[in-house]
Amino acid sequence: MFPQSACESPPPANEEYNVFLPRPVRTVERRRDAGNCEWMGLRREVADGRQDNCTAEAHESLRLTFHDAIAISPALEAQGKFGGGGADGSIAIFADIETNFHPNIGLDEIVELQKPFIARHNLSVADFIQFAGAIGASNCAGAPQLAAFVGRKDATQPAPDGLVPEPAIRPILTVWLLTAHTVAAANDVDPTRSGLPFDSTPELWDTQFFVETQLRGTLFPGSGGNQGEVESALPGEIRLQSDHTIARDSRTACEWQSFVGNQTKAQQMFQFVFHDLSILGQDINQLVDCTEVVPIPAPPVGEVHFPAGVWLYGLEVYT
Ligand code: HEM
Ligand SMILES: [Ca+2]
Repeated sequence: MFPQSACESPPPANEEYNVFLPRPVRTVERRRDAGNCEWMGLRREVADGRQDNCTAEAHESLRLTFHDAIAISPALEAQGKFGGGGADGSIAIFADIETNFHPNIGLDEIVELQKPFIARHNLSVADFIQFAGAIGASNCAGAPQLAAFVGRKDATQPAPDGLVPEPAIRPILTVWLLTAHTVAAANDVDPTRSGLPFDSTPELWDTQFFVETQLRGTLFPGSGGNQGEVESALPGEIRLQSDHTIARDSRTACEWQSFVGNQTKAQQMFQFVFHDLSILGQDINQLVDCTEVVPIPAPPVGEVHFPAGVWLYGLEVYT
């Protein structure tokens, strides 16, 4: 049903693909210490009454994990400069500085919302941010169970500007990470509209995002002409220039298409990259794995589909 013809031949056997594909969920030896997971109370506080409730706050908490963790640059360190501490909570600890970086626009709100939770609990800020993202995702039907480590060291200085998103990320990895945009909306890209989703099911961790970003863009849902935005295929849906380009770039298009209808892949690959992302800059041997306290969400509702009445390659597709 979904066109994959350009991708039928196996990917080139270069390092890029060999390193990452196919890759099951990582099974590292994990330190387990039930005593250290007593902050299950926190899980109940954050999650209770909000199960299956994939809200804007859940989305924003997930986005925050990325913007804290990705700000780490081995290249800067190699030049003898501070390159950021990765998943070290700096985005909240130094919120006055980091939420003013352009890619972090709008994150000041979720940082504010999380503050009282952080104050009430005995977790580092860095741990809380990643934990809240894992719990946020677990409120979305179809999401994978994301890693929850405890014991991160908090930042003592802010990350430098210019690291989000990290340009050195491998192209394939970027596709896996962008699965998160299946439960996402933009509040600040179009100044005239907020809450514009990236796919028609922002409350479900499904593969609709990978279908809809491939359709020909024909409209702006709001004002249009905004930096970082291109035309989307559906009314009320916004498309990021970056998602549009990565869906089409020859280095990533096949990987993008391979997610369509592959719910297992959409869960496993994100679970894998989130694990690594969430401990960037930290020593995994110093952390305790409390993933077991993260709820496993229900499967997504419905099947992947072409939106009704969409024109594809000159044919109108009905669902
Ligand atoms: C190429 C890298 C990426 C770019 C350029 C990008 C860009 C954006 C932009 C512009 C927004 C809209 C923000 C707003 O206006 O409110 C957004 C939202 C979001 N992003 Fe990304 N993103 C990237 C990678 C990621 C990754 C790796 C994650 C994984 C955690 C992620 C998770 C989210 C989520 C969950 C939202 C929705 C937030 C909400 O609904 O308020 N993004 N992203
Ligand atoms: Ca979705």
